[in-house]
Amino acid sequence: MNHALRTPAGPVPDGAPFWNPQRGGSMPSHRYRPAHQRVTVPDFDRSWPTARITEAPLWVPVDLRDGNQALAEPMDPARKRRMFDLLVAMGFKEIEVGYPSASQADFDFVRDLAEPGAVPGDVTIVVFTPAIPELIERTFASIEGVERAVVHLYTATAPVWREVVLGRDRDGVHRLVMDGAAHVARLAGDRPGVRFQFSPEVFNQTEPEYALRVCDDVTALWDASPDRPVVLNLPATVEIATPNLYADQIEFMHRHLARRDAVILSVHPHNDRGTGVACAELALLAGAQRVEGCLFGNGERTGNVDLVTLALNLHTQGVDPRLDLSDIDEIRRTVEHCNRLPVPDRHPYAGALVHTAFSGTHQDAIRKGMAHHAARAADLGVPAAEAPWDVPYLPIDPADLGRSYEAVIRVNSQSGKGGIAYLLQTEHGLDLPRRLQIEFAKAVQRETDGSGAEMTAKELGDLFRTEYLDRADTGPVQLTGWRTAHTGPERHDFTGTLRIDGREGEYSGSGNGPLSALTAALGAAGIRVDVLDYVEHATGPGQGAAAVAYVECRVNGVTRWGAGQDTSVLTASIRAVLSAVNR
Ligand SMILES: CC(=O)SCCNC(=O)CCNC(=O)[C@H](O)C(C)(C)COP(=O)(O)OP(=O)(O)OC[C@H]1O[C@@H](n2cnc3c(N)ncnc32)[C@H](O)[C@@H]1OP(=O)(O)O
Ligand SMILES: CC(C)C(=O)C(=O)O
Repeated sequence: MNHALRTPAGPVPDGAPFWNPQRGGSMPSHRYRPAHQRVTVPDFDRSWPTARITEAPLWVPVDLRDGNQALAEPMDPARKRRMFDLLVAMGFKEIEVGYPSASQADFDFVRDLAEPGAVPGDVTIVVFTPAIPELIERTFASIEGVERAVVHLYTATAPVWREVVLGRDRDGVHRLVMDGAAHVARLAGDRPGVRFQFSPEVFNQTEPEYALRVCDDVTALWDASPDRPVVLNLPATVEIATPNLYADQIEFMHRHLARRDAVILSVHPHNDRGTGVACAELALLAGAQRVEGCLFGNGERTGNVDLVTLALNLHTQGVDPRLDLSDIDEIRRTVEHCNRLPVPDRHPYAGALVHTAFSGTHQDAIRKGMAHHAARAADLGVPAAEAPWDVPYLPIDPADLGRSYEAVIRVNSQSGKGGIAYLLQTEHGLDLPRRLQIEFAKAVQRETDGSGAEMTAKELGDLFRTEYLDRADTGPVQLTGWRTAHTGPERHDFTGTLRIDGREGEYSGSGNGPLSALTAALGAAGIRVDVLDYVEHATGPGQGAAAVAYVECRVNGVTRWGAGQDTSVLTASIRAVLSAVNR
C-alpha cells in the first residue's frame, strides 16, 4: 500500500464522466460508475418511505434453480428431492424446480415431479427458460402431464447485457422477448394449468421506461387478466445501489404498469452489496407482492436474498410469515446437506451463535429479561411460549425456532456474575445469593483468564463444587462426627469431632440455633467464626430434592462464603460453614 502515490478521490459531480484517472485515491475507485449514472428513475411521488409491511408476500424459493446453478456440485436427484420435500413441508406453495433445458438431470427431475402425487395439490411448480426456441420447447416437454406449472421466461434487458452479451439494441432485445413470449403462449395453447412469468433480467440496471415498455408488451401478448394474472419478476440480478433506488424502481413499475390488476409483481434480489434483505423489504413497501429467494441466501456469487431472514423479520414484527420455521436447526441441517455449504455461525436467526451472549452485561440483561418474562407469563396466566416477548438482546424467542435456552448464555473471560449465576441456576439448580455470585465470578475469571477458553455449564458446576460444595471435606478443618440437641427454648448444643491440621479433638458449644452452637464449638477449637448471612433452597421440586445452603462468614477476621449440599437442610448448613472455614 502506498498512500503517498495518490490524492484522495472526491465525489463524482453529476454529469461528469465517471472514468477519470486523475481522480485517484489509495484504491482505484475511479474505475467504478456510480449507480445514479447508470439508472435514473423519472420523478414521481413515491410513497414507499411511509408504508408498512402488514402481511407476508407470496414466497417463491429458487433453491432448486438459482441456488442449484451456483453450486460447485449441483444437487443430485436425492438431494433435489430432499430440498423439494423440505420446501413443501415449510409451507411454500410455489416452488421453482429447475432449468429443465440446462441438463438431462434438471429435465429428469421435473419429469419425476410430473408423476401422479409427486407434487401436493396446493403446490405449483415453476420452470425456467431463456428466450431460445428449442430451449422453450424442451421446457414444455418437461412439464408434459403436469397439472399446475408456471413457465418462467427471462431475458436480460440492461444496456451492458444488451450490447455485450446479446449483441442487440433495445428493439432487438424487445423482439427477442416478444418472440420468446409468443412461442411460450403457442406451446401452452389452452392448457388451463399453465401460467406465465417474465423476468427482465438485470431489471435494476435497466432504464425504467424501457423495462416498463417490455413488461407491458409481454403482459399484453399473454393477455394477462385478473383471473389469469402474469407474474412480472423484477430482479436485482447484480446489486449495484443502495436499496432506496431499488424501491424507487419497483414503485415506479407498480404505479405505471398497464395491466396492474392482472400482474403479480415479484422481486428477486441478490446480495452483492450485502443489502439483499433490505432491497426485498423496501420493495414490499413499494408495492411488490411476491419474493423469490433461497433458504439462508444461497445463490449466485454472494447469494439470492435469504427467505428465512425475510420471513423471520416479519415474524418479529408481529406479522405471520406463513412459513413453518419452528425447527430451524433441522431446516439448516437439511439445506447444508443439499447444498454442501455451511450456514455461518453468525447467520441471522439460524447461526449456531446468534442466540448466545458471552459478554457479561448482555448476560446480566438476558438473565433479568428471562426472569421478567417468566413472571409476566405467570401474571397473565399463559405459558411462557405465549407471553409477549421483550427480552433484552434477544430479538426473537429461541423457543419459537425450536431452540432451547441452553446456548443463550455461555461463559468465557468476557462474562460476568449474571451469566454465571444464570447457568448455575438453569443447569444445576443453584440460586446463588448476589454477594456469592460476585465472589464466585472471580474464581471463574481466574480460570478463564488462565485458559483463554470458554467454560461449559458442566465445567462451571464442577468449579463451584470444588470451590465450595466439596470444601467441607477437602480443607484443613474436618468434622468427622457430630450431633446437635435442642436443649431448651432458643438453646441448641453442638458436639463434634474436629480434625484440624491432622490433630483430632472433641469440641462442644451452645447457641440460640444449631449454627450458632457450631460456631461456638469452632470457637472452642480456636477458629473464630461469625455468620453474617444465610440462605438455603431446594435444588429441585419434591421431597427428595437435595438442599443447598450458602453462608457468608467472617472467619478469623476474613469474610468469605461457603456452600453445602445434602438431603438434610441441617447437614447442608453445617457443611456450608465448614466450607467457608476451609476456604
Ligand atoms: C440470472 C440467471 O440466473 S440466468 C440463468 C442462468 N443459468 C444457467 O445458465 C444455467 C443453465 N444454463 C445452461 O445449461 C446453458 O447455459 C444453456 C443450456 C442454457 C445454454 O448453453 P449453450 O447453448 O452452450 O450457450 P452458452 O451458455 O455458452 O451461451 C448462452 C447463449 O444464450 C444467449 N442467451 C443468454 N440468455 C438468454 C436469454 N435469456 N434469452 C435468449 N438468449 C439468451 C447468449 O447470448 C448466448 O448466445 P450466443 O451463443 O449466441 O452468444
Ligand atoms: C432472471 C432472474 C429471475 C434471475 O435469476 C436473476 O436475475 O438473478
